[in-house]
Order: sequence, then structure tokens, then C-alpha cells
Amino acid sequence: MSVTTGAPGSSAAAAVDMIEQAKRKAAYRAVADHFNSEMQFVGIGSGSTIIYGVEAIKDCLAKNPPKNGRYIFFVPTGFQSRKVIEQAGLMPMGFDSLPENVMLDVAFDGADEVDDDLNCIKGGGACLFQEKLVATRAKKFVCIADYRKNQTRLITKWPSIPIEVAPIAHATVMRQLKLIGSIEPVLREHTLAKTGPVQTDQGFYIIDAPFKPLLTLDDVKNGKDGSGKDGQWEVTALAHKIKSISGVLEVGLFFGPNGYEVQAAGGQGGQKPVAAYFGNEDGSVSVKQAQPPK
Ligand SMILES: O=C(CO)[C@H](O)[C@H](O)COP(=O)(O)O
Repeated sequence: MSVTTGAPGSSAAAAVDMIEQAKRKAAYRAVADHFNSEMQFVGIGSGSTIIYGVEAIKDCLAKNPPKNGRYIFFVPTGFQSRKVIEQAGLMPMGFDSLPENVMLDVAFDGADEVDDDLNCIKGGGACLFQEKLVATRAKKFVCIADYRKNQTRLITKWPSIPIEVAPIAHATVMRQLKLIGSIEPVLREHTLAKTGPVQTDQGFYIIDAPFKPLLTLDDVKNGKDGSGKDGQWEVTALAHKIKSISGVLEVGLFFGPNGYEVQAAGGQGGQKPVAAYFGNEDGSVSVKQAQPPK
């Protein structure tokens, strides 16, 4: 997760402040549209933007508390997310404590980039595996971000795909990624006091794998070749290809049918969001959303 700072009063500080306001605006709109105090189980993602999502939920609950002293359980996607839930005075529940057959009413999370089909890159904060577990356990998965993440295609501004790998396999996975067209994948390392590879909540490593900008299904329908020839991939094809490499626990591409579509087909959950909210520089919020069920 990169954080830009600047001296108070400087133009860099004003830019940071504007981005933070954009995240907060998006979070409040997303929560107003998709959360209510009658819900029972809610997923909470990781990163800097979700902090505003939890703030918005807390504000909503202060105005409309659950009736009859009922609790809402908030399911985190990792250590940071659990801390955010606890610090807000909300009730955390571990993913593995969810009763069988229970779906989350909604899951909110940030994103590193979202395309026009609502495919996402996630994992900038090294939490992709648990984020995918939670997203696919939700009736609806909702992303919150600022305008920088809103792009037509993935790998437009965000440079690479985070991939969570078993430490013992990281070198062999990097080699495989190069063979399928990744341009110089890197093992993510600490940049501050500690040296060595970043470890996820599972004790795994993260490889950041750059690719050419990814094609959407519309691009393919319009005749473009997304099969990986010359390193040019369509999102779903690339996600399956990376996931099939031995040693990969999870790929930071959230793709395929969304929760509405999966449920309409008789299944549960979907890893693609049903809606993504982007706070803009001018204070407005843009929404990309899937058609809800009739
Ligand atoms: O996927 C994630 C963590 O692994 C985050 O949700 C994503 O990186 C967005 O973070 P931020 O809200 O700080 O921009």
C-alpha cells in the first residue's frame, strides 16, 4: 500500500487530503446503498479505504442501532481489518467461526484497480487470499475506492498483479510467470526498517507480476486475442492460468460472475463486486454496478 505524504499546507498535503476525502465520500455512499442495521453478518476488507467504510457503518449504527439488543458480526480479511473492526467497537467474528450455510449479507473492501466489467486487482496490501474467501462468501461484494482506481482495463495505472505464493515455491512461480508473459515479476520486500520478503497473514509471500494491460471480455468479443499470445491476456484467462501454477495460493484478480449472477444460477457468492464506488476529485462519486436480481 503506498501512502504519499507532504508538509502541512503544501500542495502534496492538499492532494493527499483530497484523495482521503474521495475515499470517505465513496465509502459513505457505498454503505448508504448496501448496508442496514437489520443485517447479521458483514465482511470487512483491508487497506486504507475500508477504514472509512467502517466509519460509515459505525455512523449508520449510531443513528439506527440493531433492534432488541441484537449483534451484527463483522468478518475481517486479516489482522489489520480485525483491528479496524475492534477499534470501531464492532463485534468481530473469524471467518472460520461463521455458521455453516450462512452467507454474509454484504462484504465491503477496497481495490487497487477496477475495470469496466467490474473485474478487480486486489492484494496491494498483501491480503488477497482472505479477501477472496470473504468476497465469495457474501451475497454481494461491494468495492470502495478513489478515482485513481477507476479504469477501463486492468493494469492501466496499477502496474502489476499481486500473487500469494508458498515461500518454498516463489522462485519457480516467478519463472512460470515470465514464461506466460509477465514482464519482470518481483518478490515483494519490506521497504522500511525490516528487510526480507513481506509475509501475508498465512505466512506466504507476495509476487507482484506486471503484464500488458488486460483485455476485457468485450475486447475479446470484438475480435482481440486474449489467449496469452505475445503476452496479451484477457482477465479470466490469465487468472485461471496463474491459479494453475503449483505453489500459488491465490491470485489478486477478482473476476468471473458476481454474487447476483452466481445466486441466480443456484450457487453462492462471487468474487467480482456487484458494485464499485469511486470518490472523484470534484467531490462527486461514480458508481459502476451490475444489474441486481429482479
Ligand atoms: O487489496 C487490498 C489489500 O490487500 C486493498 O483492499 C487494496 O490494496 C486497496 O487498498 P487501499 O484502500 O489502501 O487503496
